[in-house]
Amino acid sequence: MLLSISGSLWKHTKPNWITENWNFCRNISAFMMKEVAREMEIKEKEIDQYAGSSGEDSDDGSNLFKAVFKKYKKRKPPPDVSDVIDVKSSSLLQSKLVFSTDEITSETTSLAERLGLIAPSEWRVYWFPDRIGLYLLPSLLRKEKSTMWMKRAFKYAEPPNITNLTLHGKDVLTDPTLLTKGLRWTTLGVEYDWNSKEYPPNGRPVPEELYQLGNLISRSLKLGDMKPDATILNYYPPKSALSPHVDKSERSAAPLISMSLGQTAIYLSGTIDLSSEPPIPIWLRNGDFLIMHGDQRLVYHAIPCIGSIPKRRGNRGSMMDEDQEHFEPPRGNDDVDQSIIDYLNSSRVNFTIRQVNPN
Ligand SMILES: O=C(O)CCC(=O)C(=O)O
Ligand SMILES: [Fe+2]
Repeated sequence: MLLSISGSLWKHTKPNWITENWNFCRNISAFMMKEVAREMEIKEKEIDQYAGSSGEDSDDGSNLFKAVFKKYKKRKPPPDVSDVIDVKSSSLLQSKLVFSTDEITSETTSLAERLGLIAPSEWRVYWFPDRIGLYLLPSLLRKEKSTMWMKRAFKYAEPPNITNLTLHGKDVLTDPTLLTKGLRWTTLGVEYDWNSKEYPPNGRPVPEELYQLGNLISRSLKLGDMKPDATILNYYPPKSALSPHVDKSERSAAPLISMSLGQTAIYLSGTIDLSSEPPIPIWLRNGDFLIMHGDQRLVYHAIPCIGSIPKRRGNRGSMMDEDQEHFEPPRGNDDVDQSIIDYLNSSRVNFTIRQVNPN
């Protein structure tokens, strides 16, 4: 009571200079807060190019995808990950060998070898209930070949290729520290435009090894003679994520072939909208290949977290220390920079090989 009387007295009697200065300070602080918010928005976009792009900001409780995304993104306390599907140990999934013995040609064997893949006779494909067109081929890449592909992942980020740094006039050749600090994506071939969310009519050819990799996997799974003409590399430093999105800008019906390198991630596989059902969480590990084909090309998906999830007392489902992927320099004369090993031991890279234009 006393406070409100003195408050209203003050309102009517305070001198003009206080009001003017007060307004000035308020305007300055509003301006500064706007600037900080804008900076944060730029940073957020840099952390995650899909942030805020797919309605995941709506907070009316209907966004089931967002709730699951938030659950796994959280670190304190760490999430219970006992529901995350591990294809190799799940009893829910069906699987089969990709090739029967008589289907394996010497050409396939030598191509697989050159690309660093395990012997075709060991390729196993898993599929998911209610996800027709989603395939996972675990540990297809030989672990000792991870450094070879990681080297390429950094090489592809060099000019003239476009990365998230290009827009800021920066590149990884002039400043190699950006490889581990600011690099978030590289586009190759027909280069995706994140602003218009479109691909231009054409581009330079993709590197031969990516073409061969995409084509080999697609043919092996009998998904067609894919002619890859684009690749997006996503680089995930520790604590990074990729928000829910769909990849629907490609103009062909070819599958999307994704290869994971480095630290383990949780992959959320959703449906064509964000609200009808929660997404399925799946572990994606170093050397795993995930293929999206047919209707699965058009579903929401996301990476809420990478790396090991700290142990939580009483949470048997949590990733334990031994689940963290560990990499060593390859033996022999393969010259590998320590920064490559360090990156694999702390971060993740994902390649999605795509075909934008129809054959
Ligand atoms: O990192 C991943 O596994 C997914 C990447 C992805 O969804 C994309 O590049 O569109
Ligand atoms: Fe995607």
